[in-house]
Parts: sequence; structure tokens; C-alpha cells
Amino acid sequence: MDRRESPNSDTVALPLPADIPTPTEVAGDTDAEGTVVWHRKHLRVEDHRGLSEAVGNSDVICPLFVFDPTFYGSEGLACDSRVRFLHQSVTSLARLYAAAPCQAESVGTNGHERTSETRLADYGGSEHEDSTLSSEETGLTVGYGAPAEILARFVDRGWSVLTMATPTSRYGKRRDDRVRTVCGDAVRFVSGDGLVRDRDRTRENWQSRIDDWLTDSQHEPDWGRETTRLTVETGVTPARVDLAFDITPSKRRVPVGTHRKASKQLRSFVDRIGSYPRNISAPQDAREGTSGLSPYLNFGLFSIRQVYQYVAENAPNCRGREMFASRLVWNCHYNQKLVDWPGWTDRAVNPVFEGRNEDNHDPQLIEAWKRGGTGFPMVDASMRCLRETGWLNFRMRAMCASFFAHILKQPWWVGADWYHHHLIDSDVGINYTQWQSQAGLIGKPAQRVYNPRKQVRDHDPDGEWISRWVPELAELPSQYLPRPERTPLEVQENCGVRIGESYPRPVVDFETEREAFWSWYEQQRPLAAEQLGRPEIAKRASFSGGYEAARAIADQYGRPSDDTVATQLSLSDVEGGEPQPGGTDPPTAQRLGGGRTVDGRESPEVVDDTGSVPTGAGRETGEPSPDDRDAVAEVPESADGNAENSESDGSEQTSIDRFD
Ligand SMILES: Cc1cc2nc3c(=O)[nH]c(=O)nc-3n(C[C@H](O)[C@H](O)[C@H](O)COP(=O)(O)OP(=O)(O)OC[C@H]3O[C@@H](n4cnc5c(N)ncnc54)[C@H](O)[C@@H]3O)c2cc1C
Repeated sequence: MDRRESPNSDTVALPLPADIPTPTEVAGDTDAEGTVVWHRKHLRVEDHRGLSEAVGNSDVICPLFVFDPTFYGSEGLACDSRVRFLHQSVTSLARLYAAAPCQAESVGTNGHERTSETRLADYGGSEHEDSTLSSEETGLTVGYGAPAEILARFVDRGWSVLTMATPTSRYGKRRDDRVRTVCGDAVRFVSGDGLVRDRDRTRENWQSRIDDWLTDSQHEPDWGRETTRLTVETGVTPARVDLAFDITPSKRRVPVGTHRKASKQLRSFVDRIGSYPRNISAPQDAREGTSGLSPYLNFGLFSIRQVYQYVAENAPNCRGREMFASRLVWNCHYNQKLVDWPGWTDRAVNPVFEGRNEDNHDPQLIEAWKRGGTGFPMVDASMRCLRETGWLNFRMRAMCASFFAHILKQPWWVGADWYHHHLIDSDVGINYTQWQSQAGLIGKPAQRVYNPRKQVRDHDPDGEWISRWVPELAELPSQYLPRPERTPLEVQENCGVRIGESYPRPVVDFETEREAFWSWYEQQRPLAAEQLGRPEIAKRASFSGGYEAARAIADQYGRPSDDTVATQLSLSDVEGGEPQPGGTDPPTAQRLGGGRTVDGRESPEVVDDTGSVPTGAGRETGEPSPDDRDAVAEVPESADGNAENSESDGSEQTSIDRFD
């Protein structure tokens, strides 16, 4: 296993068929049923529906994790620091299984030598951060190879396979399809994450479904049934894979992937949840002030529900608790989008915007953005922080994405892939959907454009954050940080910071590019809105307000009906004639409470299901606009009460008035 010569994804290394005993052999009972619990992302033993069902219905279980070579080759977009986090998490999971209170059997690869003992549970998890595991410490079978081929070997030996469904795209989707093909009825993907998969119109009553799921009892394995757990000792361990692929993490301050650390992080966050609302926006406050749970949630060391319920039971009733809970719902909301349309990673959700900025592709601008050399200090500090630590708060992620797409005018997916590579918490369901949203590819009537200079004044007025990440600006008096290029030469001389030499001038003119974007977006808006009126595009966009929300935008902002036919024809050209998923059902009326509608009529009613205060048409369409509540709360209000427009150099987002 060498990273430079990564094995073909069809390679099956371990375990070999001869290593796998049948359930009957393990249990010593001819009627014994055995289930492989295949872990992919939900790396935990609590609130895990697949595991609970397996323990409830089988005599023998075999928890399995497969290291898939594909993720270590060209399709593996993760940086080494995230790979290391995964390896630590798998190790920690193996230790949790080893401590599970069940009869434990293990077979070695050299001739079925069997050991057996009963272990006691210690669900606190281990402190160990290294990925080495002695045979006593592991209760997890670890394979290396193409998952479908490894699972098929278990199926051939009489095992069934249970796994938790996860929102996937690209390779993950192909892998799961292949597993279904190869294993047939022997494999079941169970939905245990609150997302809706069992209906076409997934957004109908979505909020009440998710509320029910969040407050419902957790799935707990009933170990008292005397289930036997089998471990096939394959010789593959996270440490070995780490070594074989020469995983060399270079980031600093990366969280450690163990269940114990995850629990500590959650407990410590609950102690400081009261100050969460005021720590969200400024990047230096957010580092310690938000929960820091995203990598643990992404790899599933906790379920969203476990965190939600722990906070509900242990945190004081305060605004911070409410805001945090709404963000857990956003996690589900964005992941539901990926369930509804796996194309989010590759194509613009609104066909009007397919290919947006591809003609402008400029490797030098992209490089300046990636390395933090754009001449906009807040962007540069954020991009350097991302590369060095693998984390940024929401506002800085959104600002850099907005800057990349609207001001540098570069293809959104290049930026999204860069985030996906560097973020320790990269969750395909959130990262790519957020990118498309920030890059304006959905076609919502109002589109936010962050102003990086305003962000300096609002969130780093003393330059603490900027000095840390852009040390060449540390000596520049802080009043010049929003626009270093306007620093008088005399001041530059005195402080020793030469703009254009030690720090770059802006790579583009912000105001010109923003104006160009606004007028372009204004032109595109009717076309984009009209597309949202098509059921298949509404399904893709997956607004929390469902089809009705998308239809409402189409009705209010789409072209007059006379133009509709011509527009649809030209738009299908834009789409390149690709097949459209979904049917053509007209939207049905939906009651969601609230009573206001986009066009002022009575029903259908739509609701903002996150409890946030969305901007522009978001509020009207039921599409949550993450972070807006905080943006509004934290920007001082101007005399006219319009918080967003209080800056002299223009607002950070297009106002809805601009379009009306
Ligand atoms: C362009 C862009 C890309 C993003 N990519 C990711 C990603 O890959 N993975 C990821 O977890 N978050 C992503 N986010 C959302 C958000 O920035 C992070 O969830 C948050 O910064 C993680 O830190 P935390 O756990 O301390 O957050 P907290 O504020 O403590 O939030 C708690 C949890 O709520 C969820 N959450 C918070 N904000 C959001 C949001 N806006 N949308 C959806 N869920 C949210 C996350 O699971 C998070 O861990 C992205 C945001 C943007 C603008």
C-alpha cells in the first residue's frame, strides 16, 4: 500500500474468504443469524440504528470498517489532517466495541484460531490518540479494499449486512450502488439520521418530522440479549494504513478524533453556551466560542440527536441554547438537500447558472485566494487560517466563498473543492450546498455579497485576527486594515509596511466587480426564478418550504407568462439536454403556519423552519438563511433601522429593494 502507487479500487486485500467464519460456526448453532454492521460515517455505538437492529435481530454481529483505497487516491480529496482524524476515530470506535458488554469472539487470519471472552462496557471511550491497536483493544473488523467485494465475501459466508444510509454524491454514490448490486437483498441501508428518504416530496412536514426525530428516543443496542460479537483479525489497522499511505498531517490545532475528546468538547461547550451568540461572528472569538463539534458530528462520533438531547437536558435555557439547536437543524436541512439531489457537488443547482464563471478561470487569481494573497486582509487571514488549521467560522467561510464567486468571478466548484480538501469537518452535504448558496447558484431573489472591508470593521477592528494570520500587516495602524492600499506613504514608511511590496495591492477592484455582479444577477433573476417553478428544479433546490416556496419565487420573480415557453426552450439548451429527474406534478398547497405568503394571498403558507431571521425573500420562501440572525443582531442599526445598510461603503448584501 503505497500512496504514490495507490492500489486499484477493485483490489481486495483483506479479509480473505477463508478468514471469515459463518455465523453458524461462530455461534455453534445451525440456526444462528449473523449481521455485519458496516460503519462508514456513523462511527459510534450509541444512537446507531444499524447496530441496534443488528444486535436486536441477530445472534452474531461483526462490526466492520473498510479502508477504501479510492479515498487515498485521486478521488480522495481530504488533507492528511482529516485522514488522521478519521484514523483516530476508527481506532476509538474499535476500542468502544472492545469494551461492549457482550460475548466476544475473534478469529485470526492464520487458521481460525479462536479466542472468546466477555468484556465490560466503558462507553466513555479511550484517551488514546494514536492509531495502534493491540488485539485485545479492538472489537472492530478492519478491512482494506473495495467495500463491495469485501462485503460480498461475508454475504457468501452467510452473513447479512446492515449499514446506515448517508447522503452521498460522486464516488460514494457509485460505491453504495455497487454494494447493492453485489450484495442484493443481503444488504440493507437503514435511515437513522432523521433525513427523509421514503417519499418523493421530502419537504412535506419536514420540520415536524425532524422535530419528532430530534426528541425521539435514541437507538440503543440491547446487549443484554447475549449477542456475540465477532472480530476477524485481518492485520489491517488504522496505524498500518496511516503508515502505508505516509499520512503526514501538517495542520495545527486540529481536534483529536476520540469519543472521549468529543464528550469533553460537548461538556465544555455546554458550560459556555450562554456566550455562544456573541462569539459566533468574529473569527478570533469563534475559535473558542462556538462548539467545535463539527468534525465529531461529521464523522458521526455523535449523532445530531445525541448532541441535541444532551444540550436540551444540560444547558441552561438561554438564547445560546436556542441558536445552537437551530444550527443542528441546519445541519439536517443541508444534508437533506444532498439526499434530494446528489448533483450538488458537480453541477449548478439552477440550470441557468451552469458553467458560471468557467470562461473567467484565472489560475493566478485562484492561487492568490488559496494562499491568502489577494490584498484583502480579512480574506487573506481567513484563507491562511483555513490552510493551517482546517477550520473557519461560518461568517469567514461564507465571506471567502462569496468573494471567490462574485468578486474574483472564479468557478465555484474550484473553491468548494479547496474547502473540502482542507476542512477537518468537511461534510459534503453542507460544504457544497453552502457553496452553491453563497455563489448565488440557486436563484433566490436576494443574493448576499459580503464586503471584506466591512467585516474588518465589524469583526476585527483592532486587527488582532489579521495580525495573527497576516503578520506582515501587524505593524500597520489598525485604521488602515480595511484598505491597506490607501495607507499614506508616510505612514507606510514609518511602520515599515510597504503595500505592493511586503503585502499585495488588491488583486481586483471590489466596487467594480460587485456592481458588475449585481447588474448581471438582476438580469438573470427572472430566468432563474422561472426555473425554480419547475418541479424537478424545485426538488433539487430542496427549500425547507418545499415546492411551494420555489413556486412562490417563480410566481413573483419569474418572467411574465408570455415569455415562458421561449425561455424554457432556451434554458434546456443551456442544460445541454440532460435528462431531468422528477415528475411534473403541480405544487400542492401546504399548511405550515405563519400566514404570510410571497404574493400576499392566504395559503399556501410557508415558514422559516430554522427560527433564524432570513434576509430578503428567504424569509418569505421558507429557506433558512444561516447566520443572518447574528448578522442582524450584531451590526449596529442605522437611523433607518436597517442594520445591513449601516455602512458608508455599501451593504454587504444586495437588498431586495434593489430588484423591486
Ligand atoms: C461555504 C461554507 C461551507 C461550509 N462547510 C461546512 C462543512 O463542510 N461542514 C460543516 O459541518 N459545516 C460547514 N459549514 C457551516 C459552518 O461554518 C460550520 O458548521 C461551523 O463553522 C462549524 O463549527 P462549530 O461546530 O464550532 O459550529 P457551531 O456554531 O457550534 O454549530 C454547531 C453545529 O451546527 C451545524 N451548523 C452550524 N452552522 C451551520 C450551517 N450554517 N449550516 C449547516 N450546519 C451548520 C454544524 O454541524 C456544527 O457543528 C459551512 C459554511 C459555509 C458558509
